[in-house]
Amino acid sequence: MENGAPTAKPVIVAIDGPSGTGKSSTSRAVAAQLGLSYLDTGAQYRAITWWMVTNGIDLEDPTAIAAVAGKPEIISGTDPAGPTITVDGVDVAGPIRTQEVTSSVSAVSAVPEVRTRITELQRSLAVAAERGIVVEGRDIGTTVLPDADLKIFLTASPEARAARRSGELKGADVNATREALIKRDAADSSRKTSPLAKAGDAVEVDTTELTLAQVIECVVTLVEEKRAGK
Ligand SMILES: Nc1ncnc2c1ncn2[C@@H]1O[C@H](COP(=O)(O)OP(=O)(O)O)[C@@H](O)[C@H]1O
Ligand SMILES: Nc1ccn([C@@H]2O[C@H](COP(=O)(O)OP(=O)(O)O)[C@@H](O)[C@H]2O)c(=O)n1
Repeated sequence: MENGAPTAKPVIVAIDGPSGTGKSSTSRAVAAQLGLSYLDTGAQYRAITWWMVTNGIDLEDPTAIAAVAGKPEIISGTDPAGPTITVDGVDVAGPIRTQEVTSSVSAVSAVPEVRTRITELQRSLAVAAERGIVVEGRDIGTTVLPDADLKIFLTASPEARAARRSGELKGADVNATREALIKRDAADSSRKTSPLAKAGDAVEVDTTELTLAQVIECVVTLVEEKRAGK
């Protein structure tokens, strides 16, 4: 060890939960505050879905999806100050947020060959993060990084989640947003391979009545307690 200074062990934080619970905003802010890397795994599933849609793959045919799951090269930049995502060198940060991708992503992400591929990418990024990483998604604590130092499962009422989402999609109808969100949660929770689920050792945080700042503070405190060995 140089100068005898202790080197902090990289810390791995897994944040899971359904749509609109605050995973992305919380994870990014916590990573920035603690000097860690940040990975939005939903963006990776959206990116592979975008590629399937763009290349005219039949999304109702899991065999067709599986056959090409290894084709697109997906690269995630993990700096919380400016996370990036490219597919075959194309910046897809905008296109992966379209309604078309959002409504197709659950079908693509349910295909085991897609999950194996994306899970490998996620694990290699976690290992490469020198100071540690905050990884957010649906199956991080249960499947991708089961040995994470800290696992958080965020929840919130469907009403709060729909209000947050329709606030983002300016002018979107809250009821339609709520129905679409419940449908996607159900698909993500009921798939056979690595469904959306709370790990047995995850800390559950209900964010319905909390501000984003309160959630961030809560998670930062939990990470610091872990690091201090409490
Ligand atoms: N506790 C909170 N209170 C109010 N708004 C929130 C809260 N957490 C997140 N938001 C807002 O809700 C929206 C969805 O948050 P996001 O982090 O994208 O959720 P997720 O990644 O779980 O889908 C964003 O506009 C975000 O600013
Ligand atoms: N670890 C993950 C992350 C996302 N996903 C899939 O990717 C979709 C989009 O994830 P997201 O995090 O961008 O979703 P939102 O936060 O926009 O609701 C989810 O609905 C899941 O189908 C997954 O299967 N596993």
